[in-house]
Amino acid sequence: MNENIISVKGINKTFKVTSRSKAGLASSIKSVFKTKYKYVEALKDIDFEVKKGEIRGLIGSNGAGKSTLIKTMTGILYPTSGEVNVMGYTPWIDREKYVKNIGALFGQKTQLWWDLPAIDAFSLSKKLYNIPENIFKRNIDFFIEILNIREVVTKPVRQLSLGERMKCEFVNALIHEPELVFLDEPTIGLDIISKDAIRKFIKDVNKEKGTTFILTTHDISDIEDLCSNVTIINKGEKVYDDSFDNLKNYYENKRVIKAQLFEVPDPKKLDLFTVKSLKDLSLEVEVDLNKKNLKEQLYKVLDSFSIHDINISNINIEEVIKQIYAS
Ligand SMILES: Nc1ncnc2c1ncn2[C@@H]1O[C@H](COP(=O)(O)OP(=O)(O)OP(=O)(O)O)[C@@H](O)[C@H]1O
Repeated sequence: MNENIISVKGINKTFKVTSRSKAGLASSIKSVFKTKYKYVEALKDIDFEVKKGEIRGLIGSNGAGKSTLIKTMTGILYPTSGEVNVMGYTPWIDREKYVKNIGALFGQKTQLWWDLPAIDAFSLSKKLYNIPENIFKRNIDFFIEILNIREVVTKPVRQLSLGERMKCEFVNALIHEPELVFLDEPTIGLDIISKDAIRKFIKDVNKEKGTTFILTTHDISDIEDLCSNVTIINKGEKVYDDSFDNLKNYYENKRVIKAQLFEVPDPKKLDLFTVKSLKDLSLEVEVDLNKKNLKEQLYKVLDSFSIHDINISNINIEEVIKQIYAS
């Protein structure tokens, strides 16, 4: 019970890339004769475990290494060192057998045929994956029903809205009933109604079929809605790997006192507080409710500085994640 479906141990991935010190034609010509290289460490000693039936969030800023990690787990790339075991397979070695057991959806790319209706692409997948007729029909009916796309699947893909196309992309990625599905930014560019529909769909499939999902996104509300556990990567390193609730606890007990000052504050007075920022006479003081009393801190701020405006706010989750990225 609750066994790991993914077990990644100590993987590193280093890319060798050409490096040019200067821009311009002369530098381009020079680089043809004398190529210089540099190394980009995209993943540094990453351990990553996912249990069967989880919906795991994988987040990080641009260039953090998320896609590189997904690519090693789907077998598109192999790591420089370390081990990857997904459902008993080493993805880049057992690729042919392995890919039949996974699904992948990349929000920025389409897997469908632009001029054909999506239903034709599903039929092609049926042949590709040798899906028996009865299972194919059952799955198509199930997906069409819960995504409400009976008419949508018969129109050429180029005529579909982004939200309608994404729903079809999901069907295509799941039609062969993979145990594990990688979703790379599945809600990118969608309006809130389509986002909700897609999130509900992921939850339904996870519940009904026990499918495991790995989800990368820049939209934290996707994570909040879907994932009990979240892994954060920053500059190739894993910096957080725990429950979303623990991440929430961190910010739920913090408040920020924002004060607009009349004059530059005395540095000695600033030392009395946990100052988050001070810019253009705008001061932000963080209060940890587990350690300090908010009312006392508020009076102390009012006493210490000359203030013409003040308010108290919560720290939002984006802010916490930004702090983790920056640390
Ligand atoms: N094929 C490649 N060759 C060289 N460098 C690469 C290659 N793929 C990724 N990188 C580098 O590895 C680092 C991690 O990139 P990756 O695409 O994994 O980040 P990411 O977290 O998915 O970012 P984003 O959110 O912007 O998609 C970056 O510095 C990137 O430039």
